[in-house]
Parts: sequence; structure tokens; C-alpha cells
Amino acid sequence: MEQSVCVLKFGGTSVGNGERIRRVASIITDTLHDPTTPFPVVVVSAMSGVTDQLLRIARHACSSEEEACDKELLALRQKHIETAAQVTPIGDERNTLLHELEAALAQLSEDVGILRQAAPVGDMVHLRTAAVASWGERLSILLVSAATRAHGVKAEPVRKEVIITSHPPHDSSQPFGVVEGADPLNDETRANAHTLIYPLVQAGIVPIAAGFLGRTITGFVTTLGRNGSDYSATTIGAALDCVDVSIYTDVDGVLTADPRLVANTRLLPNLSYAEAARLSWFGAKVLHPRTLIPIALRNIPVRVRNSFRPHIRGTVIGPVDHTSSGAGAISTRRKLAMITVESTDLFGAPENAGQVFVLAAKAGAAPVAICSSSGHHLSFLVDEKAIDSVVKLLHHDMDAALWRVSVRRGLAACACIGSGFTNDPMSSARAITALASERIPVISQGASEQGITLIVEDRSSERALRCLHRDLIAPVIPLVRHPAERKGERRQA
Ligand SMILES: Nc1ncnc2c1ncn2[C@@H]1O[C@H](COP(=O)(O)OP(=O)(O)O)[C@@H](O)[C@H]1O
Ligand SMILES: N[C@@H](CC(=O)OP(=O)(O)O)C(=O)O
Repeated sequence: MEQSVCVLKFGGTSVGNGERIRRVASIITDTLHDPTTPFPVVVVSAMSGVTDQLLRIARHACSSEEEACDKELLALRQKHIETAAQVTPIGDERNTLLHELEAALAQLSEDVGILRQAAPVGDMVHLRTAAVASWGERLSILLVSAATRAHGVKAEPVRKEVIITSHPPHDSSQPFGVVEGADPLNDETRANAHTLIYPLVQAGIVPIAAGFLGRTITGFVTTLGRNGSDYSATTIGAALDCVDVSIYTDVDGVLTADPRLVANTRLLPNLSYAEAARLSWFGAKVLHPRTLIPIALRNIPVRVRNSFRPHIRGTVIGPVDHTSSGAGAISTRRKLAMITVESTDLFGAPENAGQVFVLAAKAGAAPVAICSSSGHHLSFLVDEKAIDSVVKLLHHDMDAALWRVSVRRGLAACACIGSGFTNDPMSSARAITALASERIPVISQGASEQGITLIVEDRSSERALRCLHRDLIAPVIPLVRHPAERKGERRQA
């Protein structure tokens, strides 16, 4: 029988510099030495900012901006070479790492050269771009493996792509330097993961695999889309029938709101799969929206933890038992547009809803939320960047004499998610009142078992998030000033 494993995923912020990578290495070491934890399989992202940099390189290569391209490549090289010196002691280990990094950087340059030649003739530019984008993770597995070995633990980078994917969608209207996500093929990935990972586990070597990237059966490098390493970790975890997946990031777990936008957030100790999926769908960056797909059906728990404070338990996302999680969190998904398809006949038939959604899907836009419908109209939200192609298709395919299509841009969805809200019948009233008290108009609203969604203008969305958090989750208690201060004020008056 194969040994049971757990997956540890470290995001770009956790491997952002040499000191952070050393911290990651000690978490790996502690997990390995913890007798209560299964054998660790590690999945890492590129150092933070590196994928953006690689996509800039791809853009420069496609538009023949040689100088800018070389400058970025040099900066990328320098960053990794400097980090190598911070994660390994002087000696053989560092020399080996430097040698491996140089070899990888030379292959990156080759892939940039291939992309440069492919762009003018339009020869599979999206696949050549994915190959360039994949080098961030390919470089960071070398750094993390060496840092882990420096802790006296046997660790090896998994150089071949673990995840086997479909071909990514090809949209020729995309600008240069964009990667599209491909879908993992489960059976092929399972077989490949077993071949690449179990021999290392059986030999007591910690495998350090790259997140984000994959390969088609025909051998093309692909990605799972931007921020796709969480999804990679759960895909690999499911393929290995892992016991659990820990996602290490730069916050203590899933919080009641994004701490970059709201001051007094709280940690949510537990979330159901459905609650976590809804939160990430509505913009909580802490998890990639597809992360839970591979593992929810298998009831494998995911733990979101802080790589800077690994002693904290974090948030456990898992199956619900009889009691609800009681969680309540607020997130915002921005840059949305509302499409309304209306019958020119006031009593027109609603049966065209199916056609509308089929056309939206054909234009590559999943409705983010459905706002309202009646006998003769249907309103729904899509990402603003998809609006032109959806509207073009609707105008083209729907009879203009019968249907009118209108668009409202500059919107955002504020989602109050969790059984903490749905258990309380007053939540909707309090949410609307909170926004009204700040004079933020509610453009549309919806409720479901997972929570309440309020559509507001994008420019008010951060304010809306803060006031919803204040009135529904954590009141901001005004500072009580010292009586002596107040006396002084009175005297001055
Ligand atoms: N509800 C939330 N709880 C926790 N973090 C959140 C939430 N919503 C947004 N975030 C943001 O997600 C960030 C972590 O995601 P990301 O930057 O992609 O990390 P990583 O580099 O580890 O992949 C946090 O720093 C935080 O600002
Ligand atoms: N490096 C990739 C994949 C990823 O998921 O990164 P992170 O874990 O830092 O979000 C990206 O930036 O898109």
C-alpha cells in the first residue's frame, strides 16, 4: 500500500525572498519530523512578482522590444542568484544550486527566443507564452529544495510537470503576455503523479513540485491560469489521495474580510466547502476559485495557514457536520458590468434566458451573478473585460426587433457569506441599512443559502465593504478618551 501523504502549498508571498524561503524550509522540516503528520509533498509558487515579470518579458518578446526584454531577464536572474546565496551555505550545496539556476535560466532564454520567433507569424503564441510563464515555479522549486536540504532533510525538485491538462482555450483577441488556464485531466494526472512522486516518498525524499503549471498529453507546457497554484496543490493532493492540504500564505487563515482593506478582521476557524467556494468566487484572493473542486467530493480538508506564524491553527475548510460553521465573511468582486436583455414587447416571453446564457458562455463569460428577471427582462453581471464580446454576440444573434440589450458598467458585488448571516433573519435588513447609512445605493440584491449579495457602484465598493463589516461583523468601538482630556477641551471652549 502507498504511504499516506499531506500536501503543503507555499504561495508567492511565502517564498518571496531568501529569509522567507528559509522559513518555508523549517516548516517542511518540522512537518516531516512531526510523528502525527503524514509524509509531506510540497507544492510551491513562483517568488512573488516573478510571474508578472515573466509575462512582461513575454510581452516584450512578442513586440520585439529587445532591450526591455533583456533588462527584465537580467533582473530576474539577479533576484534568483541573490536568493540562492541567502538560502544555502557557501560550498558544494550553493555551487550545485547556482549551476542548476543558470541551466534553468538558459532554458528560459531559449523559450523566450522561441516565443519571439512565433509571435510575428502567430504560431501558437498562447502556448509559447505559457512555457515562458512557467519558469517562475521551475526556479523556485530549485531554491526551496536546496533550502530544505540545508536543514538536513532529503528533498528534491520534481522537474517534470505533475499535472496533465487539456489544451488551454485559444482566444486570438487576447493581447500578448496573457496566460489562459487549462483544465487538469484527472486520470492522466493521477497516473503521472504516482510515477513522479511516490518513488521519492518511498525513498524518504520530500518532493518539491511546481504549482501553476502543467503539460498536455501532446507535450505542450500549460498553466492552470493566474494564481492557479492553490488549484495545483489540491489537484496533486487528490491525485495522491492525500490526508489534507495546507495552503500557507501571509495571513492567519480565511478572515472575515481582506485585511488589506478592513482593519479589525477576525479569523474564521472553520468554513464549509460551499462557503469558501462562494467567498473566493466573490473575490477573496486568499483562495483560487477552483481550489476546492478536486477535493470537496472526496472530503479532503484544506487548511489555510500563515507561513509567518505556523503555530496558529488557521482555517479548516471541510465538509459540514450537523452544526453550521456560524461563519460570516464579506468580500467584494470588482470591475463588473450588468447586462439587461429586455423584450421590446412588455409581455414578451422569458424563454430566451437559455439563449442569453449560452451566448454569454460562448463569449467566454460566466455570469458572475444573476440580478433580476421578470416576464420580459433578464439582468445579470459579467466581468467588465468580457462585456464587449458578450454584447457583440447578443446583438448579432438576438432579433433586434424583439430584444433590447443594455449595459451598465462600473459595478461591484459585495457578498456577505456564511451561515452566520443566513441563520439570522435580520441580516438582509442590517446589510441594506448599513449601506443606506453611508448613502451607498443598492443597485440590485440577491439572497441564497450561502448569504446575501449586494450590487453597488464599483467606486463605492471599498466603503461598502468596510461599513458592512462594521455593522454586520465587528463594530468599530470608538476610542474612549481620558476624562482629563475632555476637561481640558471644555476649559479651552
Ligand atoms: N477573506 C480573506 N481572508 C484572508 N485573506 C484575504 C481575504 N480576502 C482577501 N485576502 C487576501 O489574500 C491574500 C493572500 O493571497 P495571495 O496574495 O494570493 O497569497 P499567496 O502569495 O500566498 O498565494 C492576503 O494577503 C489577503 O490580503
Ligand atoms: N505564480 C502564479 C501562480 C500562483 O498561484 O501564485 P500565488 O500562489 O503567489 O498566488 C501566478 O502568479 O499567477
